[in-house]
Amino acid sequence: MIALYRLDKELEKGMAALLAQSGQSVGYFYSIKSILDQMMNPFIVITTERYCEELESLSLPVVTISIDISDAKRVWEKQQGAERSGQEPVVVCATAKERDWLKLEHALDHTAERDWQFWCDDEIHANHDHAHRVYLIPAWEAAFWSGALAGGERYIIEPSLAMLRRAVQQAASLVTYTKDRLREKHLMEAVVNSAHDAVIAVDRLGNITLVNEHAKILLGLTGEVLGKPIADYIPHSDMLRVLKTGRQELGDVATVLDRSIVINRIPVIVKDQIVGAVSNFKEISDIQKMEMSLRKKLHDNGLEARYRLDSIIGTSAMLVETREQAALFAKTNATVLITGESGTGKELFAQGIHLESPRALGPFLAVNCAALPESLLESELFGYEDGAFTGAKKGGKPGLFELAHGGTLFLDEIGEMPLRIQVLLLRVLQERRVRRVGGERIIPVDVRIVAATNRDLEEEIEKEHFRADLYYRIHMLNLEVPPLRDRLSDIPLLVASMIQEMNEQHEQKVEEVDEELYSLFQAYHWPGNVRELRNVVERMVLLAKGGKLGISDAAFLFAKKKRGPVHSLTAATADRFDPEAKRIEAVLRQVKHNKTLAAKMLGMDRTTLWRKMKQYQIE
Ligand SMILES: Nc1ncnc2c1ncn2[C@@H]1O[C@H](COP(=O)(O)OP(=O)(O)OP(=O)(O)O)[C@@H](O)[C@H]1O
Repeated sequence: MIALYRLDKELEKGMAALLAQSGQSVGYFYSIKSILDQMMNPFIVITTERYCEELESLSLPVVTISIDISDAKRVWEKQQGAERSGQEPVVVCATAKERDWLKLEHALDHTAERDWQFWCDDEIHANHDHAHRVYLIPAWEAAFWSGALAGGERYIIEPSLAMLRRAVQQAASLVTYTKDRLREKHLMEAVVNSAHDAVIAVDRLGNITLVNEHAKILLGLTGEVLGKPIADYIPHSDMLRVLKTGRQELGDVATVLDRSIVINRIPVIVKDQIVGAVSNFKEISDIQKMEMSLRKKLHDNGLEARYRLDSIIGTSAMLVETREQAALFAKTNATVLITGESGTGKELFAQGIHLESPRALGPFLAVNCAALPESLLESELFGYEDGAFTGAKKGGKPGLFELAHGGTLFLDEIGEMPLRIQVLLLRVLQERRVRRVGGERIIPVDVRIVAATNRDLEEEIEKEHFRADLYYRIHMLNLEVPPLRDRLSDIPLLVASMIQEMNEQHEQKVEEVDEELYSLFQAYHWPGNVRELRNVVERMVLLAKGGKLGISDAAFLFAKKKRGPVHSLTAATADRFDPEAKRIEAVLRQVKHNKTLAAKMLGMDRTTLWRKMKQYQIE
């Protein structure tokens, strides 16, 4: 809107007509209050020189209507012929500024008569002799001076059409300019508000020029803060120092409203002048969360911990005890060494410990130390810098220690780790920092190590395959996962859950299990532990007929056994489920394998016992 402010009626009418013609919307205002009540954006004011000053406090764009010297000359020359009085005129000006400006225009005009006077309020009031003087008065000032200049000869300077047009044009281009600025401002606000960082900016005097919602929340700012001194809200604000020094301050840490935040302060310098400063800041907890998710994403082979301790199946006393111990270990930050035969579920326990620990929200990464050649394992664990070796990825690559920062790194099959890497690992565990391969930087890491092995590490130390110092470092908490043959009572639950999983995976419908199958399974010694059981169940589900698993479906298990080494008392063949076989086994166990005694108790001679043991594959 273009606001006409305190114009005299004639001038107001003329301006309104011209503005309407140029398609501008017009409003009429006679007090600052009415402007404040109705101000909108854009808002351009047209007024005369006298009222300019009172609008200054509103910081609005103002177009001023003022006479120019040629308007005055035109009036004077028109009067001169008829009424020449021998006196030079006094041009009445609204303000000292207008007076000085007109004086200058007059001085620059070589054709002008020299003795013209230019008076504003001061001169007019200081001079009491108004009679016999000739006054040239702008039309819109005439009413104002009607009393004070009584006695003098007065000629009115009418505004020229060119001057009015100029004012309209100026106001119209200010409307366009303001609209463009507004658009930019809205865009800027949208950008700044969409930033994840809190942003606040000040001008060179330390007044707030921009602030986003994030910053308002973090700093606890309410109400309109734009234009207000930052020191009103943040006493001793460091932004004021940046305005003085012109030096940026990055990564400063401070506590604001009980929150730890990281702050960057940057001076805004235009043509070597400090014109303001911008500060962006963030809660440290946000940075940590982002860092964690970034580290997770960066690791393309990332492994999410899925198994909670309570989802590890089993109700046997041994498993329950192992689970409880794992839960206890999880609460500490110490390195845990999980031992146990292959396939017992060591990795599940590692995941469970992570998820039960205070690091549960952090990453869980795993590496199998036996699966990678030495140099690859080294760069996988510690990362490498750009150009560390031929084929190294540009920009380098963070290692698992960096990626697992704030979380857990599972080192599976640690017993297979080459001795040289063991030295490096020990150093990381002691110093809690890593140096990438080919790099100089020392990177602090906060990683909990859970290691696993199915080897007897003490034996490995004796054979000098494993470092004793590393062993003592990782052995602080030892979780022994029992083999399946020591917790045979877990088999029915495990089988039920595996059948369900395999049914879904292979779109099968196995719903029943022959009780005898459980007895068969419980008689087997499971050298491959739960992994082997899983494979057996999977194969049976795939080949199942009629939705039921029976003892005959497990025939392949015995066939397989015949090829492999046979485990002592529990060697499995279909025959072994013959009641006689069971009886022989039980007696042999009872007499601690004294075959003469066993034969006696069974009522057969030693040769028959020997033959039957062979038949039933009993050792
Ligand atoms: N208690 C359990 N409940 C459910 N599934 C289990 C359980 N224990 C082991 N498994 C399953 O058995 C398989 C082997 O487990 P895992 O890989 O954790 O064993 P491991 O001891 O780490 O073996 P390795 O020493 O060979 O690395 C996995 O498929 C796992 O899901």
